[in-house]
Amino acid sequence: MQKHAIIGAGAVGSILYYLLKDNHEIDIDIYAKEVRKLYITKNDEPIETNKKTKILPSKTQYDTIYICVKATATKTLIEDVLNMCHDHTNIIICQNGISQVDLFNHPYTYHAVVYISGQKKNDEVVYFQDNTLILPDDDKLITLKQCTDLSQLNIVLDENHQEKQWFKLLVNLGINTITALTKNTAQVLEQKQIESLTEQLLAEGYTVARHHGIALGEETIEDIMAIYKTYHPLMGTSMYYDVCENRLTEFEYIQGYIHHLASSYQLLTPILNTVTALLAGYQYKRK
Ligand SMILES: NC(=O)C1=CN([C@@H]2O[C@H](COP(=O)(O)OP(=O)(O)OC[C@H]3O[C@@H](n4cnc5c(N)ncnc54)[C@H](OP(=O)(O)O)[C@@H]3O)[C@@H](O)[C@H]2O)C=CC1
Ligand SMILES: O=C(CO)[C@H](O)[C@H](O)COP(=O)(O)O
Repeated sequence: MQKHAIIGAGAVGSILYYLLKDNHEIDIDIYAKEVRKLYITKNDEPIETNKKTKILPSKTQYDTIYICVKATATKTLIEDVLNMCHDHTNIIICQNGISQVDLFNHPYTYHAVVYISGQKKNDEVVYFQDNTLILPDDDKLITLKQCTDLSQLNIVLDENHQEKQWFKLLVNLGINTITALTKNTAQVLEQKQIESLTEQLLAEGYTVARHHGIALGEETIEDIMAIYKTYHPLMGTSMYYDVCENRLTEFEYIQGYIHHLASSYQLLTPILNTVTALLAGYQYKRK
């Protein structure tokens, strides 16, 4: 029996629990800020989980720990997470944006490229679509993959993990920026002006990636625009939900990071500069 911990019972954490729960070879604990029951719905149907969350700190040690808090909250958890590790624990950081692996002084720490879509509103999580985590093709992760293959979670071990990370970074650069700044869901891409703006933003992000030595294929922008077409028109993004709820966003880990690289390579990225300034302005003096 494997022991897994999910830290953060928000959208991604709760959905991860749902995807793993029917595998009886895994014993799962899920940690939230308070003790409460998980409540998840999919296609307007409630998903039965009698799972109760736990709270940190914990003295239990786990074989795998999934970090499912926002990138902005990672630093506050490091000590608690390290205290829950044994020598061979895998720490899987399930976040968007630039990897925070280096924050953890633990050898088996990995950044997962997350293709899961959901929203936490109050204590309810709505599961929209997708069930995949892409991880590096590392022998250490084979047991985890074999064990999760018996569940609904799809773990992919990919030898081109860095490219996959950047591809997802660009996916989020486009859709998260556009949904957050228009305060509209994926349907906003049906508008031609917005579609064109998104393509131009992606083109700038693609140029930054190439200058940074990331070997993304020439069809990247087309592929990303095709992914957006698979989104339900009413699907939002984590950044959209954040601005709708007046919360701080993860822009520094997505747009801010790419913007920083563009500046350091002295690239001309007018749209990226504009959207990054607007997102920075959104949270200026906001708590
Ligand atoms: N939502 C999505 O569809 C996707 C999100 N992502 C990425 O996944 C990451 C998580 O996003 P998402 O699930 O949407 O975020 P949510 O805000 O829904 O969930 C984060 C959860 O972490 C909890 N939390 C924060 N600090 C602690 C703590 N100290 N102890 C326990 N729990 C804590 C929050 O509690 P509280 O609610 O009380 O604040 C919240 O429930 C982000 O990096 C996001 O960009 C990636 C792909 C898809
Ligand atoms: O990849 C996804 C779904 O497969 C994401 O949900 C999508 O890219 C929107 O962004 P966020 O991760 O911020 O919700």
